[in-house]
Amino acid sequence: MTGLPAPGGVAAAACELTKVYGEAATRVVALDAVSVTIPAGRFTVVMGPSGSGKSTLLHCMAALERPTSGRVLIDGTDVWALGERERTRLRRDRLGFVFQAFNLVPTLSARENILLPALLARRRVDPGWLDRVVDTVRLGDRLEHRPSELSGGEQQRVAVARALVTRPAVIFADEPTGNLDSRTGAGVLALLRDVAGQGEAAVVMVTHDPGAASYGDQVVFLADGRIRDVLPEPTVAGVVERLRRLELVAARGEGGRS
Ligand SMILES: Nc1ncnc2c1ncn2[C@@H]1O[C@H](COP(=O)(O)OP(=O)(O)OP(=O)(O)O)[C@@H](O)[C@H]1O
Repeated sequence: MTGLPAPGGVAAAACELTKVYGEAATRVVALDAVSVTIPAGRFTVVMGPSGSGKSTLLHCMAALERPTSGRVLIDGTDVWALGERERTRLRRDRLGFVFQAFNLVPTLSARENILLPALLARRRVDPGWLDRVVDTVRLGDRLEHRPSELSGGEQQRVAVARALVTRPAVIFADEPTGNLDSRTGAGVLALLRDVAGQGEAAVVMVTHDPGAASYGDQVVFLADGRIRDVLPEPTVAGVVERLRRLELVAARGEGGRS
């Protein structure tokens, strides 16, 4: 199993996770027996060349996409062995998501969108925490606007706030700062790091940006659907150097993927 030691416990784990798309000539092994632990209270970053399987790993671990084989454990529960209804409940109660498609409800205000998961889970939201989240993503004066009245970056900030507000056990984020200006992006990354650092939640984030990756406690590097490296306490320079090596491996076709 790859990853940091988990003195605070393991929030999530992938065990021999394999995902195959297509058949025969179109067959792609997006994940090839990936095993990784996501420690509670830590910020884990997933990086790798385009097509290396980052989003597929995130979607399988977040109980959104069924793997071809292997297991995903969230808080020790085998999520793909659950029935659909229990899996939906687990997603709602234990997981937070920030994806590129924000999936905001168009008829609700920003505030209502942020509070919707808590409402669905019948969870009380601590007003102090809500204020802090809204403040960090700088949405204070936009809370009564509907998504169509917000810019792309503002919609993304609503999606980030929505993922954090219920204090989920694991937050999955796919390029959460992709559309943000650098100041807001840094605020969001610092908030994710704080959420993990308080030992409350594990954060798993996919990014292409070495600067964003440097906020993490560990970076897991994928190439050709396999984990190639894990870098604890990443620096920008350390991440850039490893990515360069991985791009070379991918370009030479040494992944052995069929
Ligand atoms: N629904 C799908 N059907 C067929 N192939 C897919 C599907 N989704 C992903 N793939 C393939 O699986 C591989 C891994 O894709 P994935 O999106 O996980 O990579 P990624 O590392 O997130 O890439 P990027 O950085 O470009 O977003 C790629 O070869 C991709 O073309």
